Amino acid sequence: MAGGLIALDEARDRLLALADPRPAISLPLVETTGLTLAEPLVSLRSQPAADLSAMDGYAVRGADLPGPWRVIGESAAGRPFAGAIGPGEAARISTGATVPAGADCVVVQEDVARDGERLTLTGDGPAAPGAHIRRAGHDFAHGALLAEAGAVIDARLIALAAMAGHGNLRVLPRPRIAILSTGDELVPPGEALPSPAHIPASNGVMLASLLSALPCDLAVPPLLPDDRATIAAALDAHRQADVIVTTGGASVGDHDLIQPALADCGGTVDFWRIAMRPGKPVMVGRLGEAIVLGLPGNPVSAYVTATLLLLPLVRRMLGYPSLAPIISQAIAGETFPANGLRQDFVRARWQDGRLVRLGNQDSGALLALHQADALVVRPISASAAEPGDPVDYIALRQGS
Ligand SMILES: Nc1nc2c(c(=O)[nH]1)N[C@H]1C(S)=C(S)[C@@H](COP(=O)(O)OP(=O)(O)OC[C@H]3O[C@@H](n4cnc5c(N)ncnc54)[C@H](O)[C@@H]3O)O[C@H]1N2
Ligand code: MOO
Repeated sequence: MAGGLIALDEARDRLLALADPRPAISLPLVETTGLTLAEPLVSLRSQPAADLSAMDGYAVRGADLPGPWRVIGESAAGRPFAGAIGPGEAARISTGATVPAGADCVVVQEDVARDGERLTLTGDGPAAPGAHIRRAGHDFAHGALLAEAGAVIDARLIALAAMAGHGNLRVLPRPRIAILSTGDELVPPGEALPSPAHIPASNGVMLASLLSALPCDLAVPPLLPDDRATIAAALDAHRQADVIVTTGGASVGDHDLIQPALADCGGTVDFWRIAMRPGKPVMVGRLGEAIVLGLPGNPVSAYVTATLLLLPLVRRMLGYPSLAPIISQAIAGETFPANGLRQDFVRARWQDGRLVRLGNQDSGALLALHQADALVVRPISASAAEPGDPVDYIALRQGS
């Protein structure tokens, strides 16, 4: 605890501990990208199931080199040659076609000349018996363990599963996430603002964009007014979600209604207020099975807390191995002042390979947030970091 606030690490641990294991489901391969395997992936077949040619050419017996041969048939992909290759015989063969019985190597077509049934060697021919043949089971055998439970499914794993005989995979389901934005001042992005007291609602689209990097099902109902009963009804309507994220109304003002509304519909608060800047008024609670994550309304606070808390929570629900953002080290390019009792996430940019602060550190300043390459992480009660000192940071841009 620091000044009645809980430390971010503890807050994240408590939040992640609320994520109960969810039952696995079976989904068609094309719907599994980004999900994780709920059970080990075991091969239902050997690949390939027979010796196949790796080249277009002729299947022959190595003992018969350097030819000539008599072409007695063809083996095409999916349509194997029914007979066997005897001494002095060859079969036309295409890439991916089954090597006929009796043959033990393939001569590529660039190395031979064909005149009717007669085939003669014009080039080097195969280097050795077995040349240009993919042996049965050379990729994987029937019953082989191909991937462990928990593996994150990507295009490569989907291809492997398909080749191993699977049409569906057992996975942890996509988390269902509801995003509720509250505030009388809010107007949907792009719509006319009735007065200077109104602002475009940026948090909902920001959160949807952040979450689009992960497989989840989003529900984004219309903007909610600062009305306790309306907010309670909206929370209640989404109690089937895995996570209900709210923005705004998390603080102490007369119109900060998330906690009272949550209580009205039978929810409970697990903790409120974290020793971090921006993002202090974060609230975490439950509504039935749903986890309720109340983020501050200030747009930068909402972004930083979503990055540090919401994304790790969704990653935990998905069964990902790594949860928290990666903290790296860089060199300070200017003085970062001594810090107080809240862990500080300073918007910073690269300058000559070092990190410097952006001028506008207000928790509503979206231009400075856009310009930031990194969040410099300043620990609670840290003394000043002088130019040349190491500082921790979280990269906000790819490659930075
Ligand atoms: N007396 C105190 N006042 C405040 C405290 C405090 O401890 N004592 N904490 C401050 C801090 S820190 C923050 S952060 C904010 C958080 O307030 P709320 O979560 O209650 O958010 P609102 O008051 O509803 O809004 C804050 C700010 O953000 C704008 N906003 C809200 N929603 C959106 C949205 N969807 N898109 C864009 N912008 C949004 C809103 O208009 C306000 O300007 O409280 C401080 N106050
Ligand atoms: O700590 Mo509040 O999150 O902006 O400024």
